[in-house]
Amino acid sequence: MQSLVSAKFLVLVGESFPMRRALLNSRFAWFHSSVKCLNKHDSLTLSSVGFESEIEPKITSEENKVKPLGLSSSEGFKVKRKPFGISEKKSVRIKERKEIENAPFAAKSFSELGIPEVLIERLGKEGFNVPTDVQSAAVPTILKNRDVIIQSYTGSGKTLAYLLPILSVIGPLKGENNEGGGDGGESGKKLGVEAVIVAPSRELGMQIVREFEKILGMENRKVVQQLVGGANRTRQEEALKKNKPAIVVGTPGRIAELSASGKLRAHGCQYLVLDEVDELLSFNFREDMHRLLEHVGRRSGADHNSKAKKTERQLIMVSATVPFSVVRAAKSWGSDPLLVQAKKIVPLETLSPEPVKLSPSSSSTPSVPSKAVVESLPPALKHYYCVVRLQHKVDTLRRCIHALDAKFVIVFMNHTKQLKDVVFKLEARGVKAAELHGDLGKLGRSTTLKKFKNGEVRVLVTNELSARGLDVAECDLVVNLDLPTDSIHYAHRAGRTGRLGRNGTVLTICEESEVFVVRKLKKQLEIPIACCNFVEGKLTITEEENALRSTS
Ligand SMILES: Nc1ncnc2c1ncn2[C@@H]1O[C@H](COP(=O)(O)OP(=O)(O)OP(=O)(O)O)[C@@H](O)[C@H]1O
Repeated sequence: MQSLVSAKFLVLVGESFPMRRALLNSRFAWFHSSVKCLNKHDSLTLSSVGFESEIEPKITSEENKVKPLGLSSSEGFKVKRKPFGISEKKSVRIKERKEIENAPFAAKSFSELGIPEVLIERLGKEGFNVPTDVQSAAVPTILKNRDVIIQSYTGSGKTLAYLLPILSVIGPLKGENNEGGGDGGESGKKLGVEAVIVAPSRELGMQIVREFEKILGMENRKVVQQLVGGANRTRQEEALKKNKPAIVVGTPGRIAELSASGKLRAHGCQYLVLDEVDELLSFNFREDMHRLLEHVGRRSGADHNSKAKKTERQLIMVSATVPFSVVRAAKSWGSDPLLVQAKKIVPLETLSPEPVKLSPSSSSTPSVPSKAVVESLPPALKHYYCVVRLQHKVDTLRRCIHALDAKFVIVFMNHTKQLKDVVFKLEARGVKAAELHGDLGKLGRSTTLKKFKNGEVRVLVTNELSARGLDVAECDLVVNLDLPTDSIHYAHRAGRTGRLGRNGTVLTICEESEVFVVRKLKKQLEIPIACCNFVEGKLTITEEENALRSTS
């Protein structure tokens, strides 16, 4: 049974929202009258996701202090929140409740999501006709100007989940009622970029650009510009000046650099997207991310409480793995953010940190809370491990590729030197292989990736660089030739296969002394990882004891 959503439920804007957002809301009102929503008999409602009580945003004086990127509480800096009166609180509570009830989970077509017709046509041309579950939940929520964390398993289409609402509002395909945007000022003249997308690696940055270009069409490709590290900075600066892109996609270091030098004007930016947010909030990116979060979409010197500050950005955080540190960071940097999952939308206020388990090997090292990663694995994946001696690892890899007749294989290792050796050995055995790692130049990396994607290279031997975001739809086998450091890394590596509902196999080839790590991964990820070996060209399930006996 389906029922039409009443349009009145969907007006959300309070005075505390920036004026531009208010305009956008009314501009999308047309969509809401046609949105269909499933009732509690066949879909998720507020109560079915365990959300019975009224939602009350708890803004404590403690939360007004910004914590440092959700990592520790010792070195934050402060951002003022918008004033929040009692009557506003009440109305937001009611609106928020209705809004969560009305998310069109599992939409059957993109037209249910409220994006402009021209975008739907482009999607159709690319063969995208039905939104994925996470897109159904995220697109309308972002269009309602909500700050969000999007969490869903690898390969479930999270990129389009934020790209579509952004292109609905800015750029040449936006809805006809969306005028200007960005740093428009009174004159409506654009002064800077309107959306900044940050990704932790060049490869992922370039992949996101390609996804934008796919939808925008080549004629509009100057609307989006990549600002990744390793590429020529002067050329990027010139392109920014000449093309005045509405959207930039890049790595934290390069975006922070260009923003600090004044070449990238991002204060008036409307959207800040952090893709692979848990990685971006890690120690490696800390300084650059501080700068970005402080400056992008925050007009300098503006009174944060004044209505004149129209350019309050919308914050969108994305990852398959969302540990509580990300939730904490979103609460600090966002405005009443929601956690958007494939079939569930909840306010962050309702989430609490999981109890931290202690690892058996050390009384002081906390192990990763499992729930953060359990939901990140595509359901159709098959997981195996194989116990061999170190000197037999490459041969086992080769036998596995032949046994499964795998066509697009990604092999993960931890050290560049050993990685090169493996490529050499595979090539010597007649398997077309190539290496991909940080020591290669930008050109070398993109050439290798191209060759892998077009099938010239069958086995891509790589390191953690490719574990996140890399989207090669046909990848049918992921092999851990070296163990991942923890379950989060296992999940991201594994997620390179089985994308968007396809089948995929993950094989971990380990030595006897490493078997305990596999057991731990099984437990933390709550998945079966079957012990196997390769006999007469076939993958055969075996008892762990037998496997251990044969290697000792
Ligand atoms: N609605 C759709 N219909 C068909 N294909 C889609 C749809 N949405 C996304 N895709 C395709 O699915 C693939 C995976 O999408 P995407 O890379 O966004 O996944 P992801 O969830 O971000 O994965 P990861 O967590 O590994 O980064 C891409 O090739 C994308 O073009």
